[in-house]
Amino acid sequence: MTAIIEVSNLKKSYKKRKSKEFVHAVSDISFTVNQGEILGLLGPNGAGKTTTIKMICGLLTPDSGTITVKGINNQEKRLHALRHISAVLEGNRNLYWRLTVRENLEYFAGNRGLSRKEVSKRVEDLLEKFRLKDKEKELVNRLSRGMQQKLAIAVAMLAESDVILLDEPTLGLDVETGYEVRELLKGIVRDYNRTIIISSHDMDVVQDLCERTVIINKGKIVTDDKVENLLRIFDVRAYTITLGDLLSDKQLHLLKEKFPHLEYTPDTYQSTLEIDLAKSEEIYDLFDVLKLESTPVESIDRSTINFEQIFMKIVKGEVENAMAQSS
Ligand SMILES: Nc1ncnc2c1ncn2[C@@H]1O[C@H](COP(=O)(O)OP(=O)(O)OP(=O)(O)O)[C@@H](O)[C@H]1O
Repeated sequence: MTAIIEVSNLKKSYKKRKSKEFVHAVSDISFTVNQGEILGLLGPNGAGKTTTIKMICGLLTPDSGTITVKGINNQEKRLHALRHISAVLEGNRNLYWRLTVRENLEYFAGNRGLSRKEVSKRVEDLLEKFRLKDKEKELVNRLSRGMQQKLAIAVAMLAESDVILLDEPTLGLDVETGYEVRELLKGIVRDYNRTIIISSHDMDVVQDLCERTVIINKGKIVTDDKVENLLRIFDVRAYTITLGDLLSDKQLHLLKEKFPHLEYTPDTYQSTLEIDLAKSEEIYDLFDVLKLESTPVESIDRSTINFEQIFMKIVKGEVENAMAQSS
């Protein structure tokens, strides 16, 4: 695996308005992005994702730390490094709103110093691939959000840069267009060996697209792992236990002491306990507490967990040592 981007000990603070205080938006972040992967950069609102993305694409200067793109330091050789990156940022789609779809593509292709023949070929290919042919004469400001997004990604493709940064690529798109954009992105990586970094709040999109995720919270990395690994680790740990009776206050207290993140849904006939076990042997601790009042266990299931639930657990800090325990 070849690292195409290396982010080391990145820090960035903003001065608060009308105050001497600072917001530490990014506090000490290091990660790598490998050639040909789709990496999800995730985190709750205000975690520091946009700040990180803007530093990678050279729109913000870090307070300290380094970013290299293909081994080139993006502060020392800015233009050289940035030639390998295209970004489609939310609310700033880098398109000319008063030009048509075709004119935008021709303009950006022409900017690359290509011959007329090459420009025409590239534009035709992209119109076809991005299914924008029947909209080629439409002005950008008349296009739907989904069409604009597709065009912005097509324009990013024109630059032929190795890395494409996408901030919320499917936000506000209908299901069909969202699916289309996802398939296009997979195709870009598969057919052109490009590398994509995505920031998104849509965990279904992340689960579908990203091989690996870097999760940031409060300016720090809390997880850097493959989506597949996270799904496996958490699937093994998540259990749903159905009880034939209610728990007593004492039992609940004891269980909460041992499993602070336990979720209890009381019901006279079928109460449920949802619990993450760090080790499967911990189930015996649970049984000991149930035995105190002879609470009948009706079933034990390993719950299926989706990526959204995993993300929430990681961000809420429910999973300290999860990675250590899994390895
Ligand atoms: N220009 C700015 N001036 C002051 N503070 C800022 C500025 N930009 C961002 N911040 C603060 O820095 C922190 C990180 O913001 P950032 O936009 O990077 O987070 P984010 O993870 O992209 O959030 P979101 O998902 O809401 O877009 C937040 O506390 C935010 O309020």
